[in-house]
Amino acid sequence: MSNLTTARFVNIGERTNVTGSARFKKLILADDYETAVEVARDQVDNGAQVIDVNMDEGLLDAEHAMTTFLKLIAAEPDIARVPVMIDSSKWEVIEAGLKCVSGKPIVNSISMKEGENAFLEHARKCMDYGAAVVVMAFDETGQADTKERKVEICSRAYDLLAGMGFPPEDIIFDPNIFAVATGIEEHDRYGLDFLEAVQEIKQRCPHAKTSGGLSNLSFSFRGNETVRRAMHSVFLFHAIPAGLDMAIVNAGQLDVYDQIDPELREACEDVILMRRPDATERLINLAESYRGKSAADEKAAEEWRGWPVQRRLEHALVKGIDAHVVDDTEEARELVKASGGRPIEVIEGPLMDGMNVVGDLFGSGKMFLPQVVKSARVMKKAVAHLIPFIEAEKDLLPEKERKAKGKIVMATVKGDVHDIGKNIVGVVLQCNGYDVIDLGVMVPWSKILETARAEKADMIGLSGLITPSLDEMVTVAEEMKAADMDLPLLIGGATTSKVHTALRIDPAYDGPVIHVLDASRAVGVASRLLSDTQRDEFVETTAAEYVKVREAREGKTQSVLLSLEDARANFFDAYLSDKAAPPLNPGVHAFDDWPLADLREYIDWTPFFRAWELHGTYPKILDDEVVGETARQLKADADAMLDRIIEGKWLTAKGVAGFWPCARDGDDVTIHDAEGETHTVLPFLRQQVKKSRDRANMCLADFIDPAGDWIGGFAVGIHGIEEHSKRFLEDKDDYSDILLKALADRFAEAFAEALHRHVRTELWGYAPQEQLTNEALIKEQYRGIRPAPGYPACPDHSLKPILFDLLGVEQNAGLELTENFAMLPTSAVSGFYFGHPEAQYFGVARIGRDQLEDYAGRRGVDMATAERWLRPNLD
Ligand SMILES: C[S@@+](CC[C@H](N)C(=O)[O-])C[C@H]1O[C@@H](n2cnc3c(N)ncnc32)[C@H](O)[C@@H]1O
Repeated sequence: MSNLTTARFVNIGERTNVTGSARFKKLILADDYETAVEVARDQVDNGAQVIDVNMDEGLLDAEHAMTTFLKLIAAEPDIARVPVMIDSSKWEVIEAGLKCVSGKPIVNSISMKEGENAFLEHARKCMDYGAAVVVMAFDETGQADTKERKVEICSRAYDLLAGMGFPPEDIIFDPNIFAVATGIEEHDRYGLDFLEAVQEIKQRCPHAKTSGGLSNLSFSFRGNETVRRAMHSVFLFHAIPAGLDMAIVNAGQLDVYDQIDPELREACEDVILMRRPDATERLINLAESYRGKSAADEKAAEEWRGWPVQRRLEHALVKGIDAHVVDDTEEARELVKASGGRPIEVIEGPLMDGMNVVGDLFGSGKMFLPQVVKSARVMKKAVAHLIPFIEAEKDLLPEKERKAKGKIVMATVKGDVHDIGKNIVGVVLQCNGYDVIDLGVMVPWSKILETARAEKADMIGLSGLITPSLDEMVTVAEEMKAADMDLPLLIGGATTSKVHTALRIDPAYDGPVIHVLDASRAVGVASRLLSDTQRDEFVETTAAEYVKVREAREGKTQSVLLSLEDARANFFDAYLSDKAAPPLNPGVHAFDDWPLADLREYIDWTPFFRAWELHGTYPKILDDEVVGETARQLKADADAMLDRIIEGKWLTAKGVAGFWPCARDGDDVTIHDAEGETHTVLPFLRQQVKKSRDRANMCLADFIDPAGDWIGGFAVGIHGIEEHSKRFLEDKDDYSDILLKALADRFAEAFAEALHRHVRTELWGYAPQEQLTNEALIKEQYRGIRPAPGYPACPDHSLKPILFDLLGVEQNAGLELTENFAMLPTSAVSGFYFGHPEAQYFGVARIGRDQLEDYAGRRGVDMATAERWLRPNLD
């Protein structure tokens, strides 16, 4: 275990505590006492000399749970050999527990919180049961936090107990270990105060013992096991010589003091002993580099290498470890060969078995996308190793190929370039035994249909992120119908929805059309579509659901629209004298290589986790009970890749921002040259839905002064991904490929954030004093907005070419537009800058025919084109 524990130091197991262990709590709530007893056994096996049992949970009958559990462990000789600490804040629970312990129990805890009388009464009962007591340093005024209070309360309690004849050797003082390195200055002394208090209490109270709950100490580093272990070990290293007799600690999770990374050890020591003013900051910085690494994992990692090869393969697949997979696959192949088998049997046997375990765990919500994608990487590497052997033996094989469950052709539709979601779905399907033919991005309908036919595919899957892709999907459906196809058509991607699928795509095609909400549903949908027994019912129910959606839509009373004229009369009357002063640096500014290390600081991580279908807000998600572990691992992988991207300069961030003099003219913003001549018109759309009370029908132009004002624009993009993506794919490493793409997207958004800040504080300069944390930036707590074409306030993607011309984006930032106005490279963001303090985001929502006609006129396009551009706002 550890060189920390001396012969007389006692460590108290903490895992049988529902308040401290999520796993134990789950077991007890599920009435699984059998497994819960195993938790106690593990603790004892790991060296716990006392076990602390706590059942204080609102959903539990704590008395019942305590007595049930204590009776069970009393019947297990190898657990019952260590004393039990009955831990509860409720005296009834303690008393119930005392009644069913046979050896010498320890009561955790009593205190003077409710005054001396209650304290003495409880102490007397403990004495009657022959129990030792933990006395918390807590009195009528509260918990002791300074050294003086700790010593004062413990001395007073000692004298009271001595006065009633309580054996002093049965008194254990807990002078409260509090969290250090919290960033709050008053907490800096907590470690040192505890150590000094222990020393003094031991002198003042002969024969009494001292104890403490260690896990509190490192509370600020939740989720960072390595740092927590190091802090605990360092703390004990100093506390035991100071006189600490015992501590509640996870006995299996202490490090040997001498073996802790010296840099980390010193940083922990600096914090605990308060050796330098910047100790907390230094430990926090250092801690980042240990996130997600756990010494226990490393130890477990060595163990599994000794297992038989089938089990090793399964373990590698489930854990997503690719380090040894080629060697192990080769070993399995040789084993199979020695018994006269063929290489394909390695796939059909151990590899598929392992993937089935992965599939089951994923299906039952015990594994999450990032892990599944890692498993797929392992599988692909194993299969790649076997392919040459399988091919070499081909003529020996009967006409039997790999038994795929089905074949699916997937594509991001024409005009769209986004593929993270599609790639994730592809990987998930592959690792569930489907053949996936991925046609990539910007794929025209003709190629999709041709491939499906030539490959005898079982279904087609379409993906898209921007709104024009919805129309492209309708086109694919229409063409499939024209070609008399009847393959199922799967629809997915961020802008797609069940409603759109039901209203627009389903009626365009006679075969089954299924909207797949997210990657985790893809396997279920595919397997039902290919199942002899489930297919018909599934197709019928889905079709019936879509009919219902259509009927509901028909019957729905639509929101009332104002005429365009009335909507305009109800414009947002901004307080125009508050408009931003002219920019300090008008004109166009290009940035051809914004430092990535700077952008890293601006990353908003929440959408990154969402891309991997882990839902929750960062950083809270790292401690989430269900997905926390996966999220931490994913974040550690992302951080490691960010280091490589930045050090290796894999990517280049290019961007451009500009500011132009302008004026509002109705719903247009006109941009002028130096002579005041209009050279560009930005046509915006106005809300027409009738508003309640005095709310305005907004249009972005409302934030601009008709008498003269300024507007800005920007475009940023992340270049250079292709080379690295190609390398990952050649290496069968979809996980790293998807990770890289997701990080490039993060860099693009971070760049938009960093540039906007630079604009507010310097280039435009209307908020030179602004000082906001990244959290505040993410919450958009600054003045001004940067609405993006394609988003609700300016839903028409076709504004992008106008913006791109103004900024000279192709030249200045190297970005291009597809025919449907998607930006290339994919990780890119563009938008307008409005500086007015009242400028805000809103959604244009549904507009009327009158506005459509007006807009077509303002844009100089025919109605069909305007309809295509504004389709999402017309339904
Ligand atoms: C999509 S999020 C991106 C920022 C987020 N922190 C991230 O890293 O992903 C917010 C951006 O979307 C755009 N946006 C959001 N709501 C909008 C609206 N109603 N109209 C126009 N643009 C909007 C703006 O460009 C805004 O800065």
